[in-house]
Amino acid sequence: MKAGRRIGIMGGTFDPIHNGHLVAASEVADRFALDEVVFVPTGVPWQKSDVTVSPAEDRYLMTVIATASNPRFQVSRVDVDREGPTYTVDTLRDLRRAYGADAELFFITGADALEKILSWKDAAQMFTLARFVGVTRPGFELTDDHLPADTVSLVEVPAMAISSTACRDRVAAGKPVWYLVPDGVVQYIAKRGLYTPRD
Ligand SMILES: Nc1ncnc2c1ncn2[C@@H]1O[C@H](COP(=O)(O)OP(=O)(O)OP(=O)(O)O)[C@@H](O)[C@H]1O
Ligand SMILES: O=C(O)c1ccc[n+]([C@@H]2O[C@H](COP(=O)([O-])O)[C@@H](O)[C@H]2O)c1
Repeated sequence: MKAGRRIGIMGGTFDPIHNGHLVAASEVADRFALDEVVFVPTGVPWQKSDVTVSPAEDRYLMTVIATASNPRFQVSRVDVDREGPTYTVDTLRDLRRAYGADAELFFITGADALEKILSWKDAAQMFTLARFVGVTRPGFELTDDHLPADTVSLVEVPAMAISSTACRDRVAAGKPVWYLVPDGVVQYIAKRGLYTPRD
């Protein structure tokens, strides 16, 4: 693996990955002159234990399909392959090992995730392992008032009023998700029958 590079990390459940995730990653990559952005699908997203989450392999494959056309976008299996609940503190340790001590890591979160970040496991330690970048998301206020000074950088990204929940609901209702998610992801959802209620 390469060392000394500027690496963005876009963690998410990606059930499914949508254009809001991709635009956020692209914008932060441009803003911070990142060499690459690694998308990291969660294994077991413990703060989503109240919702049914698709199998990790489906979410991983959709992420691969969605990012395949961008040479600077990569996908990591570190969270999918780790046993137990997914904690970002573990993600960052694993990626630090993979990219080397010289790499600069930038963990990207939307405004909604940033709101709850102090509830994440070992949050104080986590902040020492990477720089954090909070991005705007329609419907949420982007603020770092609840965080220690200089913990995160806040970045405005093009507003994409898309959520995975809305994509799942649209598929379940027989509505299209073309142009909300990449074309290959539309086709993967249909091929695997994801989000379609079964009798
Ligand atoms: N439209 C968006 N604009 C900016 N950031 C986003 C957007 N959608 C998701 N994100 C961010 O991407 C990361 C991963 O999000 P996640 O995979 O949970 O998608 P989601 O759309 O929030 O899913 P769900 O609706 O299932 O909760 C989080 O940091 C989240 O804040
Ligand atoms: O570390 C934690 O405790 C933690 C708690 C909730 C979410 N996260 C991370 O935040 C990212 C977005 O998660 P989610 O659940 O909004 O899809 C993803 O990388 C998760 O692993 C991390």
